[in-house]
Amino acid sequence: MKAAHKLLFVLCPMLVLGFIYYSSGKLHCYVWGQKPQIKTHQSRQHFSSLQLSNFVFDKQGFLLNLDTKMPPELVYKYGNLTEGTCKPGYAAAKMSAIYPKFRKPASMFLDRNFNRLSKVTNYLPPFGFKTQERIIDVILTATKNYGLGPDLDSLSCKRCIIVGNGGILSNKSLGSRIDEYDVVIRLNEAPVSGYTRDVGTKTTLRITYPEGAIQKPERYEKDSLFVFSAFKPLDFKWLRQMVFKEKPHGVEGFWKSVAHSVPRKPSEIRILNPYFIQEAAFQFIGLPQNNGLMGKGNIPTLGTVAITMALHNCDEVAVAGFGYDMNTPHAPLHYYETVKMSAIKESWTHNISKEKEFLHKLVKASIITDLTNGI
Ligand SMILES: CC(=O)N[C@H]1[C@H]([C@H](O)[C@H](O)CO)O[C@](OP(=O)(O)OC[C@H]2O[C@@H](n3ccc(N)nc3=O)[C@H](O)[C@@H]2O)(C(=O)O)C[C@@H]1O
Ligand SMILES: CC(=O)N[C@@H]1[C@@H](O)[C@H](O[C@@H]2O[C@H](CO)[C@H](O)[C@H](O)[C@H]2O)[C@@H](CO)O[C@H]1O
Repeated sequence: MKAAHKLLFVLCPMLVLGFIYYSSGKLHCYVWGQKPQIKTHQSRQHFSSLQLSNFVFDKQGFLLNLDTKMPPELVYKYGNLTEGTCKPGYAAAKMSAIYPKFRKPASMFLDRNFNRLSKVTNYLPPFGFKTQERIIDVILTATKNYGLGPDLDSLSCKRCIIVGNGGILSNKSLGSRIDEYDVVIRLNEAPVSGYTRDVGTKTTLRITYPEGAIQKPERYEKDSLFVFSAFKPLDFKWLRQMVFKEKPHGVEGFWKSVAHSVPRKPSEIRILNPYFIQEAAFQFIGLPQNNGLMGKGNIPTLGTVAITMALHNCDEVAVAGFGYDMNTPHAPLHYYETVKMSAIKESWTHNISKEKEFLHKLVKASIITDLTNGI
């Protein structure tokens, strides 16, 4: 009996100590939904493999393990919604879960209070609007409208799709699925007419810049917004001429021929918030800052800029027609012409592989749905 007592006397404290040791180890594990400690790749040797896979972030600030289960609060919020119901705040909530620095508020377009947008006031185009304040004010005074329009602005849950111009869209008959989205975003001169079976019929907005804009007036879709994305000061001059229906002059400074008129009323024209170019380039993709100036390989493609905008302004985000596949250099680059994929190699402004890494994170973490699986 005495021996049994002694044994218990020794065993009990050992069990208690063991329990404390075990719990303290557990407490260090990152549990979904708790604010994670930000550790970068470099400090990985300090962590066990379990911890590593759960709360280490890459250089850009994205969670390394994108397969981790949904945080419990998201499961609670969205888990019981029936398939097909629009999930309010879904894309931004998932984005914050893998990228804790993400802050949702960032308006789609510039409005008359644009000078208050602190993140863009100190950057020159394309990352901000410094030096262009006066001309922007003149343009916005004429356009008078700064949102999507009353119907879309009042929707409690918006589903957006960005239709990229990639050849991968051909022969997939996705047109009717694309048309189901509340907001259909198209880019540059990508045509609708003649391709509706694959790309749909609806265009809510078309984002472009002078060299990318549709040149034939008859090819502009009715009821769509012309959304202007500026890359250089000259672009704003061109936009002012388009808004005020003036004959364009000074067009020699463009790198390609540009449209001479945009058959849209001023009220159908918007200026894209340049914050999305800045955030995509410097924060999401990690392109070189180059002192805040446009330079070699530091411009995101327009499609990625549009996706960035949608993460801030849409509840659910889908894409189609995205993918630069360098393994098929002879495949068509676009769904509407015969230029080959290899042509993108000549681009000095974009870094296609780094950009793809970013887009892939969004797909892997189911923040965006890729209808054509090209990312
Ligand atoms: C020669 C050149 O500069 N080409 C650029 C063209 C060109 O300026 C316009 O077509 C107007 O002529 O524009 C770009 O892009 P582009 O107009 O080709 O395509 C729009 C967006 O779709 C996505 N895309 C396109 C093709 C493809 N195979 N995979 C894709 O993922 C991209 O996200 C792309 O942004 C641009 O503005 O971004 C990017 C291209 O680099
Ligand atoms: C300073 C200047 O005009 N640079 C031009 C680039 O903007 C332009 O890149 C193009 O710039 C566009 C904006 O204007 C888009 O970002 C497009 O994706 C990108 O390819 C290239 C095209 O080959 O030509 C240079 O002279």
